[in-house]
Amino acid sequence: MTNNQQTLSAITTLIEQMAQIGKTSDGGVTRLLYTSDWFKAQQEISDLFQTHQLKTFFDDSGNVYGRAEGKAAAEPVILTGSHIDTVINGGKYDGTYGVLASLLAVSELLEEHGQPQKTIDVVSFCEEEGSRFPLNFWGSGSVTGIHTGKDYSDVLAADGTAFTEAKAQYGFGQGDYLPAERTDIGAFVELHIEQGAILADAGESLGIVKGIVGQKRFIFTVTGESNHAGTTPMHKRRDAMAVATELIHKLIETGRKTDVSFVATVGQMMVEPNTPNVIPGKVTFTLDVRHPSKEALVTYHSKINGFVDQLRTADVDIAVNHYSDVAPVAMSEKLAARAYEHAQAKGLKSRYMYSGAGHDAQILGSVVPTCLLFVPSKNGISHSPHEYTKPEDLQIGVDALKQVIYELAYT
Ligand SMILES: NC(=O)NC(NC(N)=O)C(=O)[O-]
Ligand SMILES: [Zn+2]
Ligand SMILES: [Zn+2]
Repeated sequence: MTNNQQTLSAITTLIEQMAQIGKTSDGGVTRLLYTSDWFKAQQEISDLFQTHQLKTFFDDSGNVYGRAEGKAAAEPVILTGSHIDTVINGGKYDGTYGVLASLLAVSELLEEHGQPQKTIDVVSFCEEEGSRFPLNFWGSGSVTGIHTGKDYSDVLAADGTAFTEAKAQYGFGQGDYLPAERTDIGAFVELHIEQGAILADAGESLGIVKGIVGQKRFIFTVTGESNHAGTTPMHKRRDAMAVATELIHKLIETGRKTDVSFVATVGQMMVEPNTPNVIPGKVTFTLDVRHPSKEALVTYHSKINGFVDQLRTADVDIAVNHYSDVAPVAMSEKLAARAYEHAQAKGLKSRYMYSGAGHDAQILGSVVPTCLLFVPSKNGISHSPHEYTKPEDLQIGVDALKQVIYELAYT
């Protein structure tokens, strides 16, 4: 029987081990899809799967699996895991904790109960964040078939790197591995840090997620003409920055006025030529908007179109690329109830809650019964080197995850 102390030390050791790959100077982690640190991390996970007696394999998108074969091999597979990629200078828990926790949970189940009834696959999704290419949820989206048959040859990173070339550099997308799309999955369970302060503020250890907000992402390209900052009078300028800032103000203010649940973020901006004494000829920026209701997002989107029509002139053009649209998704009530019963039985401080962050569980949750569990994030900080979760809470998460996987795969 594995005791809590052993699990606690195993999870903290593994998190520190993985945090060495892509470590940044201030203690954060950067692992962007199809880069050498990303590949090292997936190989390390594959090795860990193997040392924990799981059969490991990659798929053609770069997702990596560790399999515990069930007695009833024809039954749908129970999938558990999270993602290995990070944002730029992110923390060591976001995604990675879920992958490692799933590995430990399954390994302990095998030790304590032997071979499961149903096959369990632990997955380390190759990408979730959308930090390098405008393709968030690439890993789980590939598995559910969202991306099947689509042409991504013109998808570029902000630095101009072609998606298909980056992918091929590590041997993916060539048909050498199993196709990523799967139709044999029966349920998905993910454990993640909360990335907000609800649990931490309440002094609670476990969040059981009822649903995840919908999310839309856009890239706006505002194009005018570069010219001399000293000699071009204001009325003769084709200033992309002047239009971009007015548009950004409208986008953020409209989000703020919608209701308290609406969030709108302009997180990335590129200015050309990006120099003090030249009028910007081109400004490119991203917009990320989220809300629990699909209707609120659709209404907001129609307002965006209105603003663009208002601000576009013969001198300054605005192009909009709506590259990601993920609907709000409800988690399985039945699986959530199982997790809640576990928390009650263990006397854990827990609650039902909603997620404002996107998760692989959102993608899987639209096709199979899915359970998403949270442990607290210190001060609600995430996507930062300061991300932190107490070892005791990490262990509580693994234990709850183990219980849900047991219910699904052993009973
Ligand atoms: N859990 C996350 O940090 N997810 C992030 N990434 C996606 N793809 O939603 C996000 O922005 O919320
Ligand atoms: Zn994240
Ligand atoms: Zn994450």
